[in-house]
Amino acid sequence: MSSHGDPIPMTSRKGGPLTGEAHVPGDKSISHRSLILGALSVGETRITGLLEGQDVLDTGKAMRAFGAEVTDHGGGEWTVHGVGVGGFAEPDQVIDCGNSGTGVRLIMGAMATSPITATFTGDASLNARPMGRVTDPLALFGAQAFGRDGGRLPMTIVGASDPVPVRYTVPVPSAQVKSAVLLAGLNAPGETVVIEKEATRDHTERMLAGFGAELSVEETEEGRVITLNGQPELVPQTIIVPRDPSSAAFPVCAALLVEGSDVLVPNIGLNPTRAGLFYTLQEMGADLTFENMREEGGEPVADLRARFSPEMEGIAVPPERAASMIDEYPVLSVVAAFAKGRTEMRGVKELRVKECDRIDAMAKGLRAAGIEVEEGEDWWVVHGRGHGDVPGGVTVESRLDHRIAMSFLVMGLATQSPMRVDDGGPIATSFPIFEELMTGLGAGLTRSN
Ligand SMILES: O=C(O)C1=C[C@@H](OP(=O)(O)O)[C@@H](O)[C@H](O)C1
Ligand SMILES: C=C(OP(=O)(O)O)C(=O)O
Repeated sequence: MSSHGDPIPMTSRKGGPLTGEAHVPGDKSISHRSLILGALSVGETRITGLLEGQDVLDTGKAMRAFGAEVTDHGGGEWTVHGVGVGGFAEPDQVIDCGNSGTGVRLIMGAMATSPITATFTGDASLNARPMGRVTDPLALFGAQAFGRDGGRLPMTIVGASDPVPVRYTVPVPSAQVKSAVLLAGLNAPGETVVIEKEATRDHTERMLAGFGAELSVEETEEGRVITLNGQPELVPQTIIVPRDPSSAAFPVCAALLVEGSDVLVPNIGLNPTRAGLFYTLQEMGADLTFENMREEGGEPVADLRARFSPEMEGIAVPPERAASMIDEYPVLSVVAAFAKGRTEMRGVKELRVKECDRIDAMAKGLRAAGIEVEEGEDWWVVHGRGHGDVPGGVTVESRLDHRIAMSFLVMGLATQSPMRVDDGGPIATSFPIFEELMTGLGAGLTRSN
């Protein structure tokens, strides 16, 4: 069931080629951070191209509850009048972050070093996800957490009234944990140091520097060492949010799988901490090219061109690439089903604690659709059957997980029989125009009550 309304069953089926341009929405990670850092600045931040998915809208609502003025001017233009570092007010309502792990974890970090108390909740998916990974480091600053069932939402955070800076090595590869600690460090005096053994998406570091924080990043034998000087005055920014590579993954993969397709996905950020899927697809033999490579706002950007690729082969995805494509494994496993041979995905334990257990959800659906899948705690292998030979013809559960829903809908565009998902509602959390965009390319996607 979708927590945002009645379930929306959806069906996808084989049809003609996908052609044209796919203008995907703004980056989800950068959209959350734009609102939060805007709220922590003094003055007006202007944002163009904000993702208006439910996850980000919930973060905007939360920033209002903490005292910032967040205004939607229409067409992806937003402004945030911030209250400054340490300026958050105590909310007089429960903060509902909906389906968003990024939203709740970053906001907990941002409020944990102010002398205020806030209670957080979410939908059934978010309330089942682990929060101890964030509250453990926040306790070192002096914040207290009172959660359900050993660290789940609903949870109350009592912010530290006299925060101390911390030095923290992130125990799991997680940009959300790293970001929560850095955001908490903003209102602690002195230097907060965060060490990550594996590099994860670096938007928080880049954006904090852009907003005027004093921050350094050093590559050492211990890993990436990020040092932040506390209590800066953040300076409001004008932000143009780049388009989301994680959303681009869906039209790109669909074009590779559907006979005769040729799709251009313009203006996609290829930050190396995000672009792992595209290199993996190229290694599998996909006809995927980066056109018009350029730099925008200090980040590499390209137009992605994806064409039907019937001869792809399975590969062993390098585990050290996992963080740079963590949200893309579900749709990669779909591509792998249509490639020849084994696609091995290792070092991906984090997939088990996303909106659902993504290895379990994909493995069950793929098996039902005629694909052999092996799995262990932190790995899985998909045995591809090659183009034209994937049966499909089943209904799968999307488990309140947008990426599971979109992945199986992409799959159904190339299976012998249609694929149906029980609820496409969660897609609106990250890619509200998915249905319109895909049908605009020619995809056979319908709501199927
Ligand atoms: O920091 C972020 O914006 C995100 C980090 C990742 O989560 P983890 O930090 O849990 O790996 C990713 O899965 C999520 O979609 C967005
Ligand atoms: C894991 C995801 O998001 P979040 O953790 O923010 O819920 C995702 O978008 O795939």
